[in-house]
Order: sequence, then structure tokens, then C-alpha cells
Amino acid sequence: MSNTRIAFIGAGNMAASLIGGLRAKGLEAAQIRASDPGEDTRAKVSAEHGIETFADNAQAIDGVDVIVLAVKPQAMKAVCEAIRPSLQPNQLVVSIAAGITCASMTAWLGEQPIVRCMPNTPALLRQGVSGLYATSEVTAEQRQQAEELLSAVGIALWLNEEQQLDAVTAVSGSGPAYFFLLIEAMTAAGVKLGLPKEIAGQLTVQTALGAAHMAVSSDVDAAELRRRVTSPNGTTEAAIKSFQAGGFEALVETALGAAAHRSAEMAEQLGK
Ligand SMILES: NC(=O)C1=CN([C@@H]2O[C@H](COP(=O)(O)OP(=O)(O)OC[C@H]3O[C@@H](n4cnc5c(N)ncnc54)[C@H](OP(=O)(O)O)[C@@H]3O)[C@@H](O)[C@H]2O)C=CC1
Ligand SMILES: O=C(O)[C@@H]1CCC=N1
Repeated sequence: MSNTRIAFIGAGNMAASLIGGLRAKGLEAAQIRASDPGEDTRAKVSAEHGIETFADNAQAIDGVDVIVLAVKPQAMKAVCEAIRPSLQPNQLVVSIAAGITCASMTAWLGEQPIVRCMPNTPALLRQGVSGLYATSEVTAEQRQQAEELLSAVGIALWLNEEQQLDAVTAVSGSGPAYFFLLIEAMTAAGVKLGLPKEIAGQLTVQTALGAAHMAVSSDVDAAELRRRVTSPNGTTEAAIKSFQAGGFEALVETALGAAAHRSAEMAEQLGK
């Protein structure tokens, strides 16, 4: 990406994470621009990353190689239609918006190389994971550019079918929130069992971190790691049996199904 010029449309949370990752990877501030209607948002991203910012999206995309659409899904149609007259045919459009299909973007932007992806908030710490899907207009060089963009904040995984992005959204896009919910619930349960809140919180968060590190670095799968914690007729077995009696696995499947369904539903509702 040594010479790639990138414009971010929308300079909110996810854009700022990506910009931070790119700067940490060595991209020059002059290679990156961002546009956003918020004066404070522009001032913040400009102060933090030393990049030029714009109130006008068309001005921001002038002459860049890659345009990252980082606005809310509800704003995508208006943003795409407004930049359409200013697009160059070879400019790669990368969208991170949940539930907005390549077909909708093509209808709003015209024929344009598009990479649709789904990152997640740990991108802020360069610990994110993203699924990526490219339309047939995307060249090998542009695939590389998109991959390097998302790799700057974590792991980037290519998908062969666009529909799989609904599942990626359900698993990893929304996924951090599920772990936060579990952290909240375990901390509250620890308090109910007699621990001070701060200690219950620290025990929970450090356990989550340790377990995630083990799952990442171990050569055995999560089921085996779980088995190694679970002594026969011990405390873990008592807890796991209780989770399973309450339908834990089925509940997770239902919850992720709801997220994937919502992603597809947003495509229907917002894609017209
Ligand atoms: N948050 C998450 O966990 C994830 C989010 N995403 C996707 O990333 C996208 C951005 O989300 P996130 O960063 O959280 O949202 P934010 O609200 O933090 O950022 C969006 C930014 O876009 C600005 N904006 C609004 N309208 C326009 C416009 N017409 N032109 C330029 N900028 C505009 C907003 O300004 P203002 O606030 O003034 O309206 C805001 O600063 C969404 O589409 C979401 O689906 C993907 C993966 C994970
Ligand atoms: O909740 C949402 O719709 C967005 C997409 C994935 C995470 N947050």
C-alpha cells in the first residue's frame, strides 16, 4: 500500500480504528483523508492521525485509489448516490456497512469495483477480524489493497459467497457484544456469590482473556480445552450441566440466527 491513497466517507468509530491501523502500519498521513459532517469528529480524527479532513464527500474522494464507506447502513443510499457523479471508474469502493449488498451499492454508485466487508470493534486494538467479499470487477491488485486495509486492524478472511457476510456479521461483527454480555452476567453472578464487584469483574475479564489466548495458541480445539478444565464430578461439570440443561447451545444458535436474519432483512429494507 506504499502509494495507495485512501478516502474514508464517515469518520466515526470504525473509520477511526481503520485509520489508526493504517497509520500504525506505516501509511503516511498524506495518503489518507476522511470526510464527515461533524466538525468535532473531523477535528478529532485530524488531530489524532494528522490527516486532512473534509465536510464534502466529493472533495474527499477526488484522486484517491480506494474509497471506504464507513457510514451507518441507513445513510448508505444517500451517500452513494451523492458521490456517484464524482467517481472514477477505477476507484475501488470498500464498504463496511452491515446489511448493504453489492447489488444495492452498484445500483446507487453505477458499475464500480466493490469489496464488501464486515470488521468488528476489536479493530480499535488491532485485534479485529473481518470477512471480505469482492465483486468480479475487483482486480487482483485491488483485492490486495482491500486485504491490506483490513489486515491493518486484525485478520482478514476472504469469502466466496456474499451471503456468507450475514453469518460473519452474526459471528464476529456482533460477536464482541455477546462476550461483553457474558462478562456482565458472570460478574453479576460473582457478586451474588459474595465477591466485591471489582474483584468479580477482574476475575471474569482476566479469565476471558486467558481463555481466548489459550484458544488462539493451543493446538487442540475448544472442546478439548473445555474437557481439560472439567474434572469428573467436579465444579465445572456442575456448571456446564446447568448451562446445557438451560439450552445454552440452542440459545446461541437462535441468537446468531437472529443476527444473520436481521442482516439479510436490512439488505431488503435498506437496499431499495
Ligand atoms: N460498530 C460496529 O461494531 C461495527 C460497525 N460496522 C459498520 O460500520 C459502519 C460505521 O459504524 P460506526 O463507525 O460504528 O458508526 P459511527 O456512527 O461511529 O460513524 C459513522 C460516521 O458517519 C458520519 N456520517 C453520517 N452521514 C454522513 C455523510 N452523509 N457523509 C459522511 N459521513 C457521514 C456520522 O456522522 P454523524 O454522527 O454526525 O451522523 C459518523 O461520524 C456502519 O455501517 C456499521 O454497520 C461494521 C462492523 C462493526
Ligand atoms: O449492530 C450492528 O448492526 C453493527 C454491525 C455489526 C456490529 N454492529
